[in-house]
Amino acid sequence: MPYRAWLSREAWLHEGPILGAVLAGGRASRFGSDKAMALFDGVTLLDHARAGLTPHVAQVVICGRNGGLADRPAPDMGPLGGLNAALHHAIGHGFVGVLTTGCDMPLYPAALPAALIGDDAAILHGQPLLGWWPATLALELDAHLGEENSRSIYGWLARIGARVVEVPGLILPNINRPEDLANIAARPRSG
Ligand SMILES: Nc1nc2c(ncn2[C@@H]2O[C@H](COP(=O)(O)OP(=O)(O)OP(=O)(O)O)[C@@H](O)[C@H]2O)c(=O)[nH]1
Repeated sequence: MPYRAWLSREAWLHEGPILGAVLAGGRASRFGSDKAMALFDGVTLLDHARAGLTPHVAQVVICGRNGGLADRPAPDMGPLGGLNAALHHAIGHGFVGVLTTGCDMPLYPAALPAALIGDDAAILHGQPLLGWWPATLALELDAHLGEENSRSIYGWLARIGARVVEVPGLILPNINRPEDLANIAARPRSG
């Protein structure tokens, strides 16, 4: 098979393979149990998140859980520690960039990667973990996480001047509490 045949459309545009990363660490204190293993439509939230990314990427990694990539530089630094693990995996394995989602986001719009992917980082308005991150940001995130009070994703977005992409009509809930699962089950599905 020619090298390019297995690349997604977005990877074609960017001349290289794209990594998908599910950010799946944290404490889930509001949920009260292992959020990633909670079921929605009979499938774990982690598997929903993985399946959302799969059509768009050459590989999906899980960050911040046993069996996945270890957060970097250390555990329990919040989602940016997971993003940093994914960025370093990308740099080390020839991926041009990373598409991220959270394990608490079972719905991933199929049109989102085309809206996000570009020369610079981008996130979906209101959902900063639904992002696109060029792999070259790895060293910048190392530097950022080495500073005081650097765990806020919004501080990181400001530092790198990330684009914020608006998709009219798209409201994507994430699962913080058990009742959020019931609410998304009642929503109409959209791609
Ligand atoms: N890799 C990694 N992912 C994280 C970390 N903290 C949170 N996340 C993920 O980021 C997403 C949003 O997490 P939050 O809802 O802000 O935090 P949480 O720890 O899951 O839940 P709360 O304790 O209720 O705030 C979820 O997909 C989490 O799994 C972390 O330290 N490392």
